[in-house]
Amino acid sequence: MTHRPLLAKKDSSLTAVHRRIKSPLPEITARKNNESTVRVALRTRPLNTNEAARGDASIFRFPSNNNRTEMQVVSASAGGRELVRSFHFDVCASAQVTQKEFFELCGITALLDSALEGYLATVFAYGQTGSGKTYSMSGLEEKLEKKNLDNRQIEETSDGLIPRTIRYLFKAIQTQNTAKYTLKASYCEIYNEQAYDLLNPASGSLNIRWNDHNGFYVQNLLVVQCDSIDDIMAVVDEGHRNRRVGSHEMNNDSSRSHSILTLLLDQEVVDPNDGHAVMKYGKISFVDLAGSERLRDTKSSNTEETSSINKSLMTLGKVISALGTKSTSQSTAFVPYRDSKLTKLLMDSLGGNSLTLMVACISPAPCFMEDTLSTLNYATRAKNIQNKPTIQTDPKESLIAGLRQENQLLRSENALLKQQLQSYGGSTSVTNLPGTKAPRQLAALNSKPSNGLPEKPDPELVNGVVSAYQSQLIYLQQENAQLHANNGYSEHRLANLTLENEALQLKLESYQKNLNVQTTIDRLMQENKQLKAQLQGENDTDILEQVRQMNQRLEQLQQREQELMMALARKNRSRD
Ligand SMILES: Nc1ncnc2c1ncn2[C@@H]1O[C@H](COP(=O)(O)OP(=O)(O)OP(=O)(O)O)[C@@H](O)[C@H]1O
Repeated sequence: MTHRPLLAKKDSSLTAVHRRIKSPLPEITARKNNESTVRVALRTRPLNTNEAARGDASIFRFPSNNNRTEMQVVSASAGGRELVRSFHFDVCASAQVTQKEFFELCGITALLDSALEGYLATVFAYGQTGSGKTYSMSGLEEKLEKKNLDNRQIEETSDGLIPRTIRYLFKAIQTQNTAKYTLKASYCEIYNEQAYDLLNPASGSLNIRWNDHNGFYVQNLLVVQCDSIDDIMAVVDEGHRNRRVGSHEMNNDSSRSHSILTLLLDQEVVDPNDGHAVMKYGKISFVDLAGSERLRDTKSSNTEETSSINKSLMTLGKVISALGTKSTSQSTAFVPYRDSKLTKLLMDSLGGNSLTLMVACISPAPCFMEDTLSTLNYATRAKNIQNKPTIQTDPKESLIAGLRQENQLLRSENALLKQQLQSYGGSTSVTNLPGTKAPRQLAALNSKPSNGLPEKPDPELVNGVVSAYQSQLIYLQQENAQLHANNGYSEHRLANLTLENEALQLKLESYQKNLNVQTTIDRLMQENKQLKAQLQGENDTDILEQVRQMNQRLEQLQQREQELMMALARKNRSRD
């Protein structure tokens, strides 16, 4: 018989709690590996009527791979031979891909799900003028042109990523019941290196400011709360109408500014265990860039406008190049975010803490080969850019959530230690913790959703809650230390008892061995006795038999003697 010491059965769930306490607070601040590269979805438009009329043929080929991740640019060399360059992106959508299919293919729904969880997300459309950026992002021009069709039909065919996103978000918000969302929107544009509010054009040019919590932001931007799909669609239509557009040789409705539509998803999640509310601030931005253009091609009369568009796009190109090189070579290249307002506002989206999707738009006509290759090269660099997405919470709230989580873990660990102590038969009472109050449930910090930037809760209330949690934490840590000490003493006693137990066990085993020998002797003696008795029994039978045989023999002899005597008598009588 072998004996397994009790100490080997130590509670594994306790070790798990320990491990969790020592790790940072992953749920609250960041994703598992905390890194995500910019996702690139390439999209090409069909040849337009002018291009088709002059007999242009598309320069793109899409090898029929099921994943739609490769595309080729084909050009004819001087010798009449084809030159083919292949490009690979997360998605390569040909001109046949519909608006609905593009929404499903490009990966935007994963970004939206993350924004609903409290992450920052950005979708930006990049490409030369007339390549299909606004069509992909909103599709609103098409919608306006198709007023004679019924609404459902227009939505199906024309709606770009923005209206589909709005429907997706509302559906997701309505079908869940774990969080309370407030959706708000702002819409601004950067025109000639100045920021303007598209929902409040009268406010004039706005400043771009920076603070620790929000990074770069447009000051005094109007933020509108939207309670329904219609509300938010109205906001988008209004902003879209106020955008600066112009007509030039290459696009009748050319965007002359970079526009940024931001949807803010304030989320209040209540912890079912303790009823505490935590705020998360998800955000998704749609950036529709003005197209790069050459004055010679567009024949635009506004040279200041064109050169300002090109200047900011050039800075964006430099930022993408620097970040793309940085992540492949691990160098510390300087990233010129501050060189333009556009790149300041895109700082989070490129190399920052946002999840980002780049929609790279290209035109199929051979005359745009140079611009197309330039877009494809920037898109190739952009897909190397590494971002570090993080869930957006108020720093004080994160601190409180962290303290709460640690309190919770200490409580569970203490409960487990007490349970273990009870099973050892030790004392679970912890007394005389100096200078701290026993833990009690704290009221939730009431920070109501705000307009735009997270509203600051009353600092005194926040400080009060933080210090209450901190004193709870100190109490629980002291209780934990004492329970660990009690537990250590119990374990020590248990170890001694185990040794004693083992010694007794050995004694018992040797005693049992002796006992076994005695039993064998007893059994043998018993057998011996039985055998003797048996032997005795067998002898008696023998003698009896012999006696019986002898008696028989005796009887026979007596009978013979009698016969002889009678024969003798008869003989005597006859002689007489
Ligand atoms: N995938 C597509 N399918 C059908 N038509 C398209 C597609 N992409 C773009 N178009 C059409 O091409 C034209 C130019 O598109 P759009 O205005 O979106 O270009 P843009 O890149 O936004 O240009 P700009 O930079 O000058 O604003 C529009 O008439 C649009 O309807």
